[in-house]
Amino acid sequence: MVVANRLPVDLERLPDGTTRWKRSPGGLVTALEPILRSNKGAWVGWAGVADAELDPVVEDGLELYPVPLSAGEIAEYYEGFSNATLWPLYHDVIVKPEYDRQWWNSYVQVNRRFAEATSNAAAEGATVWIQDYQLQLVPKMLRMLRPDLTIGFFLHIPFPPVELFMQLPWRTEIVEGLLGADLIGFHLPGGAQNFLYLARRLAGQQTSRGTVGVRSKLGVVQVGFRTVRVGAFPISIASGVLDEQSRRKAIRDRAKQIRKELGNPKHIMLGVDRLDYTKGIDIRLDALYELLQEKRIDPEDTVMVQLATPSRERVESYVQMRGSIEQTVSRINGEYAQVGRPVVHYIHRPIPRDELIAFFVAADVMLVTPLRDGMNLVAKEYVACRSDLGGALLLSEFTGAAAELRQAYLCNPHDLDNTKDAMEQALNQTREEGRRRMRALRRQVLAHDVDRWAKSFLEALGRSGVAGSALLPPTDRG
Ligand SMILES: O=P(O)(O)OC[C@H]1O[C@H](O[C@H]2O[C@H](CO)[C@@H](O)[C@H](O)[C@H]2O)[C@H](O)[C@@H](O)[C@@H]1O
Ligand SMILES: Cc1cn([C@@H]2O[C@H](COP(=O)(O)OP(=O)(O)O)[C@@H](O)[C@H]2O)c(=O)[nH]c1=O
Repeated sequence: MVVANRLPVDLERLPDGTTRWKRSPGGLVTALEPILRSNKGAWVGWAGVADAELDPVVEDGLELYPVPLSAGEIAEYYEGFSNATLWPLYHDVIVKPEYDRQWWNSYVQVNRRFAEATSNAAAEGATVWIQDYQLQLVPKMLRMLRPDLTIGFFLHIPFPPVELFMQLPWRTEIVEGLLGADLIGFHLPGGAQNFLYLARRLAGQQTSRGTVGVRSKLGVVQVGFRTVRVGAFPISIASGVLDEQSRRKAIRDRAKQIRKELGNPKHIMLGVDRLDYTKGIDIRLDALYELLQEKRIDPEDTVMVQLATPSRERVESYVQMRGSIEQTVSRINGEYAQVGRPVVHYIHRPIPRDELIAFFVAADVMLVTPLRDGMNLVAKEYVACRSDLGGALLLSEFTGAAAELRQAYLCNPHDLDNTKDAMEQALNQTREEGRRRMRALRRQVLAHDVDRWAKSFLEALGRSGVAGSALLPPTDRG
């Protein structure tokens, strides 16, 4: 059973009063939906709209258990504590986190509702996999309700270093909430190490002190008689499926048509993101603007396409960022476009899956420039779609993906000159260099797919669960 803030589908209320389900945004759903589907699992989560009291439903073969949120809870728990407190705090405080006591109360209340809904739905002895920063109190709450369950938790965003985490007024409650799980997973070893340190310092628990590996050398925290394991499990995509889809004739034809619609330029650069300030969309636009000013990019032969899904549109920092990005797009086009030939094509709405794949196939340079990102599945999706060994990936060092995709054109998005140089190199790579890099990237992405991610986490959870618990070896005690 998966428990996540969002169900894999959002309920859409249509103007004629009817409703339908549509895919919900973000990489968490991209990764988990195919796994749960093939395992015939159940999913507990919110339907994406206010005050929807829905019965459990089977949608396209998936068993869904909707958890209702009121309009006030969406404002306080989701937009407030989850996305204006925890999200910026865990993403290097790119914007200032807000600490509001009422938001915290709402976070506790909603986490309790998720724990109760899961407790009611889970079969005796079931394995429950709780997802992400919105639900960090659920492991402890659920364990108190249902000690028979094996409980895993996975964090999809970075886990911050102690210097930042200590800002949080409810830091001890969060660490203790997570320690209700049998296994706590992070994308990278660094997040796991940060957590182990905080479990010692804030919760006063004994922990292992050795270095955590990738899918190996798990850390341990001793909580009374229970042993909690802590590990790094970098998430991935259904790369084989995507590889196959991207080879289809219909997709190849659409990719050619996209090039044509863009005026058959020499270079197409592509960005695909939720419209989020962590993603560095402003940085890639600034880099493009300066390269145009310095005549290092020719507006006659280069276009950039930015596909931006609307996200968290009522959170103030998102409103501000959207305004500033749209201003920069206008400035670039105002100075460098010709009639009927913009330099930047900006689309602010969700893009259907097949269309997205065709864009990946069409793009010469994929721009992935976050200031901080837990993983970034888009980078892996681009690579999976390039069986032709064409294209180049510009990738921020501050993404989880950069730990695995070392043959990308890596850049530091905090350093505009460095980002510009990397963008220019990617645009001007030789065919041989591009093929060499893409071949190595594809080897990594195709070998480490989402099934491997889920299997490695669930196998470790199986060993750590109610039956798998053991006391810490004395040598590992803190
Ligand atoms: O549910 P929303 O508020 O609309 O946000 C969408 C999702 O965004 C985040 O995704 C993260 O998970 C990806 C998969 O592990 C990862 O690649 C990416 O780096 C993360 O940002 C968020 O963590 C999810 O909870 C949201 O559903
Ligand atoms: C813009 C856009 C994106 N997608 C898909 O969404 C996810 C995004 O995952 P990622 O890990 O890169 O980042 P976040 O989880 O959003 O923080 C990826 O699978 C994209 O293909 C989409 O389906 N449609 C869109 O318009």
